Amino acid sequence: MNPQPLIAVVGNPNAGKSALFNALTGARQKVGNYPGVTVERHVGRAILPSGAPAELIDLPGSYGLDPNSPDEAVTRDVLLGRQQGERLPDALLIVLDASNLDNHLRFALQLIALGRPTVVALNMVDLAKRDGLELDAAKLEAELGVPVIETVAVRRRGISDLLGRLESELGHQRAVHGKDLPPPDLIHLQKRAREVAEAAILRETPVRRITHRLDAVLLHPVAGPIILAAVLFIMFQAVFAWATVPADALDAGITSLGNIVGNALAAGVLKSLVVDGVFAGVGAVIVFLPQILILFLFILVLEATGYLVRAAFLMDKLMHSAGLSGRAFIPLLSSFACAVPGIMATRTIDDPKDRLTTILVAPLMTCSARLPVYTLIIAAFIPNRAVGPGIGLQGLVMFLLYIGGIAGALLAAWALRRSVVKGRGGAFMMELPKYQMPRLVDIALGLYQRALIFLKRAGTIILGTTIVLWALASFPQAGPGQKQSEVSIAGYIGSAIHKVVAPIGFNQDISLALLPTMAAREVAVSAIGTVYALDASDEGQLTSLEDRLASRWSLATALAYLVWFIFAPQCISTIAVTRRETNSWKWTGFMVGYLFVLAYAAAGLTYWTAVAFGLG
Ligand SMILES: Nc1nc2c(ncn2[C@@H]2O[C@H](COP(=O)(O)OP(=O)(O)OP(=O)(O)O)[C@@H](O)[C@H]2O)c(=O)[nH]1
Ligand SMILES: [Mg+2]
Repeated sequence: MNPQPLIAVVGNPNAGKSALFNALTGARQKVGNYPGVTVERHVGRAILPSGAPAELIDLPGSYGLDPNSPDEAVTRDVLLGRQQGERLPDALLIVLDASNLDNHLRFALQLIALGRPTVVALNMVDLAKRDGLELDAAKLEAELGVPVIETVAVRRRGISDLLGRLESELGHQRAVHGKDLPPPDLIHLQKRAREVAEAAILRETPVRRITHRLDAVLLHPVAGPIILAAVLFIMFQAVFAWATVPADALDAGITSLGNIVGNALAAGVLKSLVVDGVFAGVGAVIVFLPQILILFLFILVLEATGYLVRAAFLMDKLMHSAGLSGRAFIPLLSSFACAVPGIMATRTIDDPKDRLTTILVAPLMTCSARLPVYTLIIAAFIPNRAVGPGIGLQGLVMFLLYIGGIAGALLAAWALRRSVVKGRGGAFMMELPKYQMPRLVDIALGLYQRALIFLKRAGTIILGTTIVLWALASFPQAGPGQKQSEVSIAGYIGSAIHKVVAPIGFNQDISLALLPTMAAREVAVSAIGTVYALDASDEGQLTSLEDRLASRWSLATALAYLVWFIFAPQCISTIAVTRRETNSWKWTGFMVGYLFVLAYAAAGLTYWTAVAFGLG
């Protein structure tokens, strides 16, 4: 038996644990290694006021008891006495950063609930005071039910008090009951942390006060999720409501430019390429620039204000129950722009299974390439009318499609975590930043970059695919009474694909577009634009793409196609980056396979249901 009591120094990253450890142990510190884990074990000896020695162990910083990394796993295992070669600590010394109480108290509350002899060091009080924050250690002590000592580790302030309280707490078992129990989820943990902090704060700066007042509402267990849903809802309403004028103007501009260029060219193959291929195809995609920019305006503003991290916070329980880790949030969020950077961002997830699960579901987040497809089909088939005060039906459908993607990702993660990538996700591990006003320059720059990315895609991959499709769809040329979209090479390929997708309500046009759409989802729009333009030159009539869609597709087909796009992995870049990041053709094939199966089944269910309701 080791006669020296063991005291674990524990807390969030950067709370000042090591500084405090050094102050408590002086120079007598030695460093060891845990077997198998690349984490250093720091132990040292402190002399308690009675003269008896105690062994101190400096643990890696952690955000909670659910580990997200090997470091955090070591911390948890030591605290629970599960670490091999380490005995259960006799007491905990929790280190809090006084100027970051809300964030640090979440972990502290979990630790106190362990019921071990515990002393809290309220560290960095010098920095807190400098920032105009005054705390009442006695109030904090009353709220937490364990001794709280103010310290300034780097100036050795409070060190002897700390040692005294540690010695008197050693051997005191605390009963854990009632309000000491750890709250059931992150949101309630945060609420309790807020209450404790609120009680201890005597004075704070206006900025901090505003942040705390806002969080009391925005992170409220009931109001928080409702507000988040409302924010997303307004976002999609705006995508439709605000984009109409600029999108119409852009459309008119592209059409007249197309006419000018078309008139300048002699009738023939070149004219068809330019008018039917480039203008009807790529132009059909470019008109969606305003919508994309409005969507990103919202996302950028929400991010800059500090609200997006709160959204992650609110989603934590849901993500956790689906088996996704807290770290999955940022990759999944970037996947709303594009799954490619999203999948690359999963590199921050340490656990390989966590990471794989996140990669496999990332393509389900509604990327901005789907926006043109959704918008076109919604505009053609969903009446532009209000279903309530200020609530447009079109925006509502768009909102539902996004929710469908999120729900699909959560369900898929849930199923994957119980089958092929068994396991559970780690916990949330972000600090909540202060709220701030977004800087106009940053937002403008962000929008500019988004516009550039979109236009570059239109000018390269979409233009290229459209030209290839135009060629395949133009030859051989239709004779009198024949439809170009039926006799061409593309038409034949389309007919072959049609046999497979006819049961789920897809028509010849959709079938023809399915293959080129693998290059990028927006190609669905440019491909249909080109094919209709080619047909229209035969029929000699010019109507808008939306009107043509409305006259050629049934509502059931349109709905099935929308649902198809929630799931279908129609993006070569995503498939390529999945291969690179998983380093496995097997997992890449699995992802493409399960997504296509889901897409087929969901589109089919939608179609058959719609037909049953007489919408066929
Ligand atoms: N002003 C001031 N600075 C402090 C105090 N305590 C620690 N610091 C500084 O805060 C920084 C972080 O301290 P560390 O002791 O490394 O924090 P830690 O908790 O061990 O961090 P991790 O090991 O990364 O989890 C260092 O630059 C310290 O010098 C304090 O009471 N007052
Ligand atoms: Mg440290």
